[in-house]
Amino acid sequence: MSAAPAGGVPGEGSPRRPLRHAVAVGLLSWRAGPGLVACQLAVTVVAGLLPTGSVWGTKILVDGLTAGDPDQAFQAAGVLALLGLAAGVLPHLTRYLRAELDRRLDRLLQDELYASVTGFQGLSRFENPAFLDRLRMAAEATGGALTPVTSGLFDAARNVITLVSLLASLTVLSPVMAGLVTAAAVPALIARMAMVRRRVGMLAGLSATARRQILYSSLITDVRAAKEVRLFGLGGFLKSRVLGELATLQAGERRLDRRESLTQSLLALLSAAVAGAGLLWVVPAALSGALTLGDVTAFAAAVAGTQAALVGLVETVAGAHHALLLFSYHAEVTSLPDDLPAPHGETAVLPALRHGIELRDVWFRYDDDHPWVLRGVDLTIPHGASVALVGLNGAGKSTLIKLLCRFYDPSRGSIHWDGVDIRDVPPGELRRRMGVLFQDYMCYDLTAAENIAMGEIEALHDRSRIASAARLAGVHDIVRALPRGYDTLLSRIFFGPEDEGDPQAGVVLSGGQWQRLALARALLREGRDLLILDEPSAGLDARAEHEIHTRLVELRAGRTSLLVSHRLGTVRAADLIVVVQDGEVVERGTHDDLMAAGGGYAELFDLQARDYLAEAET
Ligand SMILES: Nc1ncnc2c1ncn2[C@@H]1O[C@H](COP(=O)(O)OP(=O)(O)OP(=O)(O)O)[C@@H](O)[C@H]1O
Repeated sequence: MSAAPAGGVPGEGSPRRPLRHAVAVGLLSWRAGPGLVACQLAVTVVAGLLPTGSVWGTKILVDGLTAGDPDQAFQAAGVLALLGLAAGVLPHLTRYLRAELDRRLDRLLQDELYASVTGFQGLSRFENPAFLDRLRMAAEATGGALTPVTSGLFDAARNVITLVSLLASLTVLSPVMAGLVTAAAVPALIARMAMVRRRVGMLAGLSATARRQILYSSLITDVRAAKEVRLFGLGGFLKSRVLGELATLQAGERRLDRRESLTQSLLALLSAAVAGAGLLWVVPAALSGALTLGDVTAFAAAVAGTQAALVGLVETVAGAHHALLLFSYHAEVTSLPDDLPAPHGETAVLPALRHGIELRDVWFRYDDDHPWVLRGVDLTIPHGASVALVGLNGAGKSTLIKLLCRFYDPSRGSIHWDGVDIRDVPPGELRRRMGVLFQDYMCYDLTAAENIAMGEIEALHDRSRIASAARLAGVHDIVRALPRGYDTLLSRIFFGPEDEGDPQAGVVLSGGQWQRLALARALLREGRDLLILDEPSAGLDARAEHEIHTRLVELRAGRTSLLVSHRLGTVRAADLIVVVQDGEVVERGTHDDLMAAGGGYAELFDLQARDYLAEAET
C-alpha cells in the first residue's frame, strides 16, 4: 500500500452540479435557522405579489376615476397605500433576516470545514497542491461568500412569484403580449448563463496565475522573507512579478467585460423592441375603445414589471453561480473521508508499552513517483531504552519518526507496538502515548504558558506543571524574566498603536529560546510511553546544549526514547545507536561497539571530535 499520493482528492472536473449544490445550501440554511428561513419565505411570498397587487390597484383606481366612481377610487387608493407601506417595510425586515441567517450559516460552514480538516489524521493531503488549492477555495465559501446563494434563493422565489402573477395578469389583457415578453426573456437567460459559465471558466483557467500572484505578493509582505528580500534587493523583481500576473488576470477580465457589455446592450435592445411593439398594439386598441385607460396603465406596468422580474431572475441566478462554485469546493472537502485507511478488522486496544516498538521491513516513499526514502528498515526500540538515530542529511530519520507517529502508513512492511500493528489503532490513541519534539516545531503567537501548554491542552491552567516542564527544558528562568512572565505574549503580531512603547505588549524570542520552549512542550507530556526528540539542541549555544543534554540523559534513563541528532557527542550515552544511510540501517550498537567497529559512525565521530579538539588547541 502506498502513501496516498493524491491525498484522496477527486478530479478537477468535480466542482459542478450547481442545482444540487443550491439545494444543499438551502438545506444547510434550514439547519442553520429554520425559523429565519420560514419568516423569509413568508416575506418573500408577500414581496413577490406586491408588483401585481399595485398593477391591479392602479388599474382599478384609474378605472374608478374615469368612471366617476369615488368608492372604487378610494378603496383602490387605500389598498395602494397599504401596498406602499409593505413595500417600504419589507426590505428592512428582509435585510435583517438575511444578515442573521448568513451569520448562522457561516458558523455552520466554518464548523463543518474545520471539523473535516482537523479530522484528517495523516499529512499527505497537506502536502498535495491540488488539495491545498481546494481547501483555499473551500475557505473562501465562508465569511458571507454564500450570501448571493442564500439571498438568491429567496430573490429567485420572489421574482418567480412576481413573474407568474404578472404574466397571468398580462395574459388576461393580451395573451400574445404575454407570450412575446416571455419569449424575449429566453435569449436573455441563455446569454446570461453562457456569460457566467465563461466567467467561471476564465477564473478556473487563470487559477494558477491567481495563485502565483498571491504567492509573490505574500513574499513582499511576509516578515520571514523580509530579510532576504531586502538584502538581495528582491523588492522590484517581486513587484514586477505581482504586476505581471495581475495584468494577465485583468486582460482576461477585460475581454469578458467587453463581450458582456455588447451582449447586454443587444438584449436591452430586444426588451425595448418588445415593449415598443406592445405599445403599438395597445394605443390603437385603447383609441378604438377595446381597452379602458386602466387597462392601458395596467398593461404598461405589467410589461415593465415582467421584464424587470425576468432581468432580476437572470441576474440572481448568475450571481449565485459563482458562490455555488465556491460552495462546491466546501462540499467536496467536507465530504472527504479520512486520509488514513480505517483498520480492517476490529479496532485494537493499544496496551501500555511493555516490550517495545518494532519496525518490520519498513519501506516508504512519499509518492509513487518519488524514490524510496526508507528501504526495508528492521528496527526494535526496546521498552525503557534510549535509542539514538544518526545519519547524514536526507538519510530518512525524520521520515521514520513521522511513520512512528503514523502521519503516513508504510508503503510496505509494518510497525508494531508491543505486537499490535499501529494501523489497527486509532491514530489519536497512538499519539496520546507519545511526547514529540519535531525538527520543525511550531512557534505559536500565544503567551509563553500557552506555547508550552499546546503540548497537552488539558494542562493549560496548571501553572505548576507548565513551570516544571519549562524547568526541565531550561527555559523557566528565561520565561520568568519576561515582562509578564508566563503570561507574556510571544508575538508582536497583535501589536497595535495603543501598545507603542509598552514592552509588555509582546516580545520576540531568539531561535534557541524558542527551541527550549518547544522542548518544554514535548516534556509537558511526562509519563508517556515514548519520547521522541528530533534535533532538540540544534539551535542552542554550547553551554545550553551541554546543560540540556545532561538533563535529557537523566530524563531518558529508564524511559523509552528516540533521539535524532547530528551532534554525535550528545548521543554517545544512548543504550542503542542506529546509523541510517540512504533509508537503510547500516550500523547499530552502543557507542563503544560502533567505535570499535570503526565504520561510518566512528568516522563521523572522529571527524567531529577532531574539529572540537582543533578548536580547543587554537
Ligand atoms: N513531505 C515530503 N515529500 C516528499 N519528499 C520528502 C518529504 N519529506 C522528506 N522528503 C524526502 O525524504 C528524504 C528523507 O528526508 P528526511 O527529512 O527524513 O531526512 P533526515 O534524515 O531527517 O534529514 P536531516 O538530517 O536533513 O533532517 C529526503 O530526500 C527528502 O527530500
